Parts: sequence; structure tokens; C-alpha cells
Amino acid sequence: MTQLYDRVALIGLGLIAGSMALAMRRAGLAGEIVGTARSAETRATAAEIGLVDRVTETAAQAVQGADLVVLAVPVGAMGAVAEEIAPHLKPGATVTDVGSVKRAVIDAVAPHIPQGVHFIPAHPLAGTEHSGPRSGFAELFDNRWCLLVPVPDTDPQATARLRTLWEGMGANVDEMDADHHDLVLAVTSHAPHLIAYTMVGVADDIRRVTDSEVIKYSAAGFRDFTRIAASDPTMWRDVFLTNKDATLEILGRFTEELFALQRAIRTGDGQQLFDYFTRTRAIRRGIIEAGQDTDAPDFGRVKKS
Ligand SMILES: NC(=O)c1ccc[n+]([C@@H]2O[C@H](COP(=O)([O-])OP(=O)(O)OC[C@H]3O[C@@H](n4cnc5c(N)ncnc54)[C@H](O)[C@@H]3O)[C@@H](O)[C@H]2O)c1
Ligand SMILES: O=C(O)C(=O)C[C@]1(C(=O)O)C=C[C@@H](O)C=C1
Repeated sequence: MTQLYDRVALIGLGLIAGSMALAMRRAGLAGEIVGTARSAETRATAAEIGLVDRVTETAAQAVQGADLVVLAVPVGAMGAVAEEIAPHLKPGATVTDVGSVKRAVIDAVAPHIPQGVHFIPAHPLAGTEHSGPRSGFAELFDNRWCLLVPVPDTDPQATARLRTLWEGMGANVDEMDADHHDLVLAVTSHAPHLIAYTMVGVADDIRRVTDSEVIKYSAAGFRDFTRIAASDPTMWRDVFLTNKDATLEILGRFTEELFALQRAIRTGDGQQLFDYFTRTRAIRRGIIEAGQDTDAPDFGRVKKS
């Protein structure tokens, strides 16, 4: 793979930025990778483990001379970071982000981007429940989707280069409109996380009644919930605060369905339960028939033919 950017600046040095640094290095996509983070401890760790080629104290220093700037901080911090780096951006540079919500990030960041700098929002659909500078790994994006969300009048060449970067890091790339992105992700990622957080919270409340048995005998389904509910609190607080409308819309529908099933249980309507579960089972089987092995550890990854 050829080098795409002479200098890349990563703002935020957590799971996503760390994985990008390792994936870029794996494929030789960047000349120099510079990184910065808000906390001195994170910067020291990143320097100690050699996560990036150079660590700077401030975001303003990191973006000096960078051809690509990646905002990899919690969604609620994107606007303030964009404001801080704006006067220091190199003309012709590309600014991108990896935030889990797109409309709010565009609204917060775009007004700060100077003329002559390209802003191309993005979202890799890959992650884990871990965070921080030691959590990244080069394979995170392999065969995963990365969605680009170009804003109006985005330079096609800059977009094409960013697409090539994500492909070089192992991802499959698609483009999507910001509002559509936020609705789709509310269904596939944001609402499920809130449900997992809630379920684990309920189990924790019940623990006092069951004398810790819910933890001791936790079954596989519940254990999956606990993994998701261990995800970073700051990141997810910001996701819900910034994708409010879409998440509330999906949670409203979820609650209606939940009440319907609750009523079926109360009234002993086995047929309704059976029909519902038959429908949802068919959905999973459809995913498998489409070529994805849902039991495989790489479920959710895009199968390359
Ligand atoms: N974790 C996932 O599964 C996942 C997946 C895709 C996209 N994302 C998105 O990627 C972004 C980064 O997530 P992550 O998982 O790498 O998080 P992380 O917690 O591992 O890293 C976040 C980094 O941002 C820095 N930071 C935190 N608050 C800041 C602030 N106010 N100002 C400046 N820097 C700040 C932290 O020091 C840290 O270096 C988020 O916007 C998140 O929504 C996360
Ligand atoms: O696999 C996980 O742990 C994740 O939560 C990753 C996940 C997801 O919901 O799929 C979480 C947030 C993102 O913005 C993208 C991916």
C-alpha cells in the first residue's frame, strides 16, 4: 500500500485513534503519525508504548503541518477541539472525525473549519467495550464498515483519498447521509447499548435480593449484556445526548413492543409470543443466509468474496 498522507494528526488517543495508528502503520499509509490527548497520563502512556511517532502537549501543536487531522474524542468534545485547532490547520488539509453520531458533530465542527480545509465526517462501525491508549489493535477495522458522511460541496478527491485510507486500514467503505446514519445507528447500536445498560442495572438491583446469584450464575445472554454495559460512560453519555431524537424514536417503538409482549405473557397468549419469536428467528437466519456466520467471533464483519 502506498503512503497517502505525509503527516496524520490524531486528536484523542483512545481505542479508535490507537487502532487507526496501528492499522496505518501496518499498511504504511502515513509518513508521520502525531498524536495528542487531553490528559497528561494518556499522553505519557502513548509515548511510552510508542503508539504514535510523536506526542504533543496540545491539539494546536499536533495539527501543525498535518495533511490529515482525525478528531477521535467523545462526540460532545468535538466542537471545542475543532475551535481550538482551526487557526493552526494547514491549507488544503483534510479534517475528519470518527464520532458515533454524525448530525451533531457536523453542526458542532463545520462552522470552525476554515476555507480551503476539507471536512469529511466518518464513522467506523467497529469497537469494543475497552477504552484508552492501551486498548487499540491494528485489526479492529478489518472487514468492518466505515461510513463516510460527506457534507455538501465536499471535494471528491479529498473524499476519495480518505476512502482509500479506510480501505487500507482494512475497512469496507460506504457513504451515507447524516440523518439517515443517526437513525440507522440508533437501531443497530445506540438503543441496544441503552437496553444493555438498563438490563445490567436491573440485575444489579436484584442482586441484593438474590444474594449475588445473578452474577454467579450469569448465563451467556446476560454476559453479553455485561460486556456491552462495560462500555465507556463518557462516550455513551455523549452519544445519547447528541442523538436524542432518533434514539427516543426507537426507544418509543421498543417500549410499545415490550408492552405488547408483556401483555401476551400476562394474558397467556402463547401464540403471540411464538409468532413474534418465529419472526425474529427468521431475521437472524436471513443474516446467516446472506453469508454471515452469527456464531463466529467475527459476526458483523463484512464477508469479502
Ligand atoms: N468505542 C467504540 O466502540 C467506538 C466505535 C466507533 C466510534 N467511536 C467514537 O470514537 C470516538 C472516540 O472513542 P474511543 O472509543 O476511542 O474513546 P476513548 O475513551 O478510548 O478515547 C477518547 C480520547 O479522547 C480524549 N478526550 C476525552 N474527553 C476529551 C475532551 N473533552 N477534550 C479532548 N480530548 C478528550 C481522551 O483523553 C482519549 O484520549 C468517540 O467519538 C466515539 O463515539 C467509538
Ligand atoms: O462491539 C462493540 O463493543 C461496540 O459497541 C461497537 C459499536 C457497536 O455498537 O457496534 C459501538 C459504537 C460505535 O459507534 C460503533 C460500533
